Amino acid sequence: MGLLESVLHAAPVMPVVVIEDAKHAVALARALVAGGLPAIEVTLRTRAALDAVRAIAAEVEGAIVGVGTVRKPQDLADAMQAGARFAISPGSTPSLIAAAKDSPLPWLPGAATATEAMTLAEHGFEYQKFFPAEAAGGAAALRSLHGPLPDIRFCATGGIGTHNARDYLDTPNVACVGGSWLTPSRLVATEEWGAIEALARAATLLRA
Ligand SMILES: O=C(O)C(=O)C[C@H](O)[C@H](O)COP(=O)(O)O
Repeated sequence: MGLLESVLHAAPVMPVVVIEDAKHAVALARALVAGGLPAIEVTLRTRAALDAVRAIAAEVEGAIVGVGTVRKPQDLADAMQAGARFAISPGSTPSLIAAAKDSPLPWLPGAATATEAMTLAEHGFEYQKFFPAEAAGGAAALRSLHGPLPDIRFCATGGIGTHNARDYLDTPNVACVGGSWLTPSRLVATEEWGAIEALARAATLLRA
C-alpha cells in the first residue's frame, strides 16, 4: 500500500482543520487521535498553519499530519520542511503537478469533473480529492464517475457532515471523506478538547 493510500484508509474521515493559534495545535491533534482519527489535514489558510504542523509532527504520537490548501509549489516545500507527511490541494495547476512529481511528499490533488480526474490520472495521480463535493454533484456524481473511471479513488470534501457522510462512504470509489465539522472554531477557541474527541469518535462509526 502506498503512503497516500494508507493515509486515506487510516479512518473513514479526515479532519480538515483551520488553526488560528498554533498553541492549540497539539491538544487539538491529540483529541482527534484519541477519538480515532489519526490523519489530519491542517489547511494553509492561516499564518499559524506551518507552526501547527511542526508542533503536531514533533509532539503528537500517532498523528499523521498533512497540509491542505496547497496552491503553489512553494507550499509543498514548506510542508515538507515543517514535517508534513502528505499534502492536499483543492484543485490542481500545471506548476503544482510538475512540482509534486519532483517532490517525495505524497500529494492529493483536487478534481471536480471527469476531465480534471482524467488529466490527473494521466499524470499518475490515481488518488484525488473530490472538491467541492456537495456543490459538484455529491455522492451521485462520484457514482457516475465510477463507471468510466473505476481506477480513480477519491477523498470527498466540501459540504460533508454526519448527515451525508455515509452516502459517500457507501460509494465504491470513495476512500474517505474530509470535513471541518470535527473541529468547530467555537470548540477550538474555548479549548473543549473532550467535545472534539467525542465528535471524532462518532465519525469513526460512520463506516459500519
Ligand atoms: O482548504 C482546503 O484545502 C480545501 O480544499 C477545502 C476543504 O477541504 C473544505 O473546505 C472542507 O469543507 P467543509 O467541511 O465543507 O468545511
